[in-house]
Amino acid sequence: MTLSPAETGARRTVRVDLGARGYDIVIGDGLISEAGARIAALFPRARVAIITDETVAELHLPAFKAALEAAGLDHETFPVKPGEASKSFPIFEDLCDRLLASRLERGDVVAALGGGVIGDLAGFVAGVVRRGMPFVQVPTTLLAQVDSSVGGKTGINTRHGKNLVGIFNQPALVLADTAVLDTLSPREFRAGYAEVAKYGLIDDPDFFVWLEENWAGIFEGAPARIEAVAHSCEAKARVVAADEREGGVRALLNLGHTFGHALERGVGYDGALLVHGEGVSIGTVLAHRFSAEMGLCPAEDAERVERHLAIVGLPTHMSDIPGQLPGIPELMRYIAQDKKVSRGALTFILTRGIGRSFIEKGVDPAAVEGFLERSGGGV
Ligand SMILES: NC(=O)c1ccc[n+]([C@@H]2O[C@H](COP(=O)([O-])OP(=O)(O)OC[C@H]3O[C@@H](n4cnc5c(N)ncnc54)[C@H](O)[C@@H]3O)[C@@H](O)[C@H]2O)c1
Ligand SMILES: O=C(O)C(=O)C[C@@H](O)[C@H](O)[C@H](O)COP(=O)(O)O
Ligand SMILES: [Zn+2]
Repeated sequence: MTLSPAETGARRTVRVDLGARGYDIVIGDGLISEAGARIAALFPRARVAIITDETVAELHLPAFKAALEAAGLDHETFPVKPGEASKSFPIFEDLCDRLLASRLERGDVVAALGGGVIGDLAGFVAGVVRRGMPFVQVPTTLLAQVDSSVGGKTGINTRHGKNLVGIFNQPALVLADTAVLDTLSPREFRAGYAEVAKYGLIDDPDFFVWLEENWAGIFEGAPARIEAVAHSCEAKARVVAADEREGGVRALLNLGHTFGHALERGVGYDGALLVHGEGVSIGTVLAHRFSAEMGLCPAEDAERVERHLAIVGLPTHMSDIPGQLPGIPELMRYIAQDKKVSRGALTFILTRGIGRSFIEKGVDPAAVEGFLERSGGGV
């Protein structure tokens, strides 16, 4: 496979082409030190509301603040607790309240410094406080750098299911400092890798082969890591530019998510049991096995996907989740809340093989239920 050539210098830039709302994703080691200058270039003299979590604040906030100060940007920090539980109504309300209590104005800027939880939450807050403030994404997890910081899906979870309240709200800029991934736990790095593999499995079999050969290098660092982040962002930027609000092809980015989201809701969004990328890993294997069971996809391809995700250390079966899952009727209720449901019918991302995913509308719930039973769910 030919990956796009590195740009001169240590920075890669991917453009999300959405006309007047288009933006750059800048990728590279040490980028946080340039964050102030890059934000000031777009928002001169703005005050920066930094939304972050306490873990990221401890590790990377000093460098981010120093960069803002060097560019003459005033700032205020709004920390939340780390973890999926922060993508909730109470934390959303509290953050809106804290921003309104500060001196921030509509022309100031929100910076989401953290993983996907922070990006989704901060993007939602930025989209509604004072009817909308601009925001920039400064993703600090692999998952956020390759996926959640790009494309403008923002929101929170509810007791009915994942991401069920939110808005499409594109950032003005994404700054992905790949060096900050050095402090990420191996478990969280692996979780992000599930979304990297997803791009290969959707429509890029050469990328999947490259991942099979290079995954260890991505875990080690540059240059494979930067290559994987940039390639993933290029893939996501293409899909988002073609279908910003998921009227069609964007649904492919949901490969593995119908099962995965139901499992995340099933464990009560408890990251000790299952984090998003792990749910995606299990969900992706299930989507391939479900496709194979229906005769759509060669069984060897499903096995190959499972083998690869397992080799990097990701969970691939529902039985890999510690603790007890809810029963299948409850999982089916969460699946029925999936945002791809149309006129009451389930939509799944299924596959004809590696890199040959497609959108299947009107999937029979009884077939899904039977498949989950045979796959050991809800026991
Ligand atoms: N909007 C989208 O398009 C989209 C796409 C994919 C996922 N998501 C959402 O993203 C969320 C998952 O994101 P995530 O996996 O980044 O989880 P996360 O934001 O919870 O981060 C994972 C953990 O890593 C810690 N962390 C973050 N950066 C760190 C660093 N550099 N060093 C050390 N620790 C660090 C965090 O404190 C947290 O404990 C889910 O809510 C999911 O639904 C959204
Ligand atoms: O950007 C998208 O579109 C995606 O589906 C990316 C997913 O990885 C991500 O988890 C997203 O938040 C899921 O979207 P949802 O609409 O199913 O909540
Ligand atoms: Zn995802």
